[in-house]
Amino acid sequence: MGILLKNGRLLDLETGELHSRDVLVEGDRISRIGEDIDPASHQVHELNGNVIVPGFIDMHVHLRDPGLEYKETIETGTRSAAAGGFTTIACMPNTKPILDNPELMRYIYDTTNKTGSCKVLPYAAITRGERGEELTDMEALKEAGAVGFTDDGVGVQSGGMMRSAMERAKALGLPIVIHAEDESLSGKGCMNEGDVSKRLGLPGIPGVAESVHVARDALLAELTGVHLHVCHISDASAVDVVRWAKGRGIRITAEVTPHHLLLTDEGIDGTDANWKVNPPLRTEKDRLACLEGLLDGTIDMIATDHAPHSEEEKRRAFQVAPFGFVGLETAFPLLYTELVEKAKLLTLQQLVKKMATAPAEVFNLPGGTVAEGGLADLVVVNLEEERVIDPATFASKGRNTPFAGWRAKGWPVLTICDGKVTFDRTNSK
Ligand SMILES: NC(=O)N[C@@H](CC(=O)O)C(=O)O
Ligand SMILES: [Zn+2]
Repeated sequence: MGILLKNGRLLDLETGELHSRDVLVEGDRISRIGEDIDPASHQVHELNGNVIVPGFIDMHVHLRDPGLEYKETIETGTRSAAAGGFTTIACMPNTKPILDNPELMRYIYDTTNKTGSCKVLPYAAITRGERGEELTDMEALKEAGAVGFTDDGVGVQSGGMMRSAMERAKALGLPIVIHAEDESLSGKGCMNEGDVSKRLGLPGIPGVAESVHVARDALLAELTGVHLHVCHISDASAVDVVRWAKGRGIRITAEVTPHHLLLTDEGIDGTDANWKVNPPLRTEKDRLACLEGLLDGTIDMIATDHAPHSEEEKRRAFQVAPFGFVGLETAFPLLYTELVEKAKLLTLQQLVKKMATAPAEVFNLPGGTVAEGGLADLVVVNLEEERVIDPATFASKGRNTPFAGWRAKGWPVLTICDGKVTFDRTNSK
């Protein structure tokens, strides 16, 4: 018995056209795509013309597990991912303890096997405890399943340390993934440095705190030949540096978050820490530079930087509350509504490529397409269904989003990962 998706519209990633199709899933594969597949004894999901696209892949998620389970667990975080249409996510090592040894890589894989609703690929830390002082055992971490190295949450302050890390990652064939932040420039800043921070009297984080690290690491990537991936790019000059580096033939890729594509620091009033994130929301000029970079291929993919915190933590004063937004459950509807439907800056095809195909290609992962014989990682979205974003309904433990109350269309109705239903709002029989 297979899973039969009846009367869907399959997005053709080559042409952008939608074709009326049935899709049959058997085992972990798509065994058939056809115009009228016999229901036979299959479990049938009536899709009513909803759109079938490849499962989304998010290369930047904070699962908070182990050690910070009051914010999120592998179980709740992957359920949130499945509800958002994601079938693969990469988790960040800034947990407690930091994911800096092979046992913790195995903990992530084992716990995902037991309680997960999507695939989880762990990143390992570059330095022990993310303290920036000594490198982790990168060989052993690769052996235990690390997909790349990052000290996300903090920047690696020493260029010499970064160079050594890159040399070893290059020898192992794994990427270095950077949280670009020069702490001598970001200091105690809690929002973007600019007109708004001055008006509010809050300490700012200048855009150059990000771009000087992107420039340093791009040049070190040229020297070492490693694949450098830039996390959550937010600043116009950082986008320019990545464009310049790509033009020079440096192996560099970049991601941008939904919030940096949709929001600016103008939304911050200094009272609500649900607007506090790192890197900070920047200016309209930066937002437009991120959009332009996404469109011209400078920025390869979209990643949510899903960063759950407790309500108590986010009720603290703006200056002392932790940085971060949840994002898994709202990423697709927000981007579809704002950039595809309203602004018409992206097509559905382009958005899906940035959320599924590109991460698969850049990180050499299975998935990213829907094809006969291919892996059954897919999501069905209802492009007409409109809902108001209500954090109380999230599968994530985190409620911290600045998008509460926004209207959005394009909600996932069915997610299938490795041939298994991981999220379902259809009436299956
Ligand atoms: N993005 C954030 O604002 N916060 C992240 C850390 C990070 O991704 O830098 C977190 O772990 O909370
Ligand atoms: Zn980060």
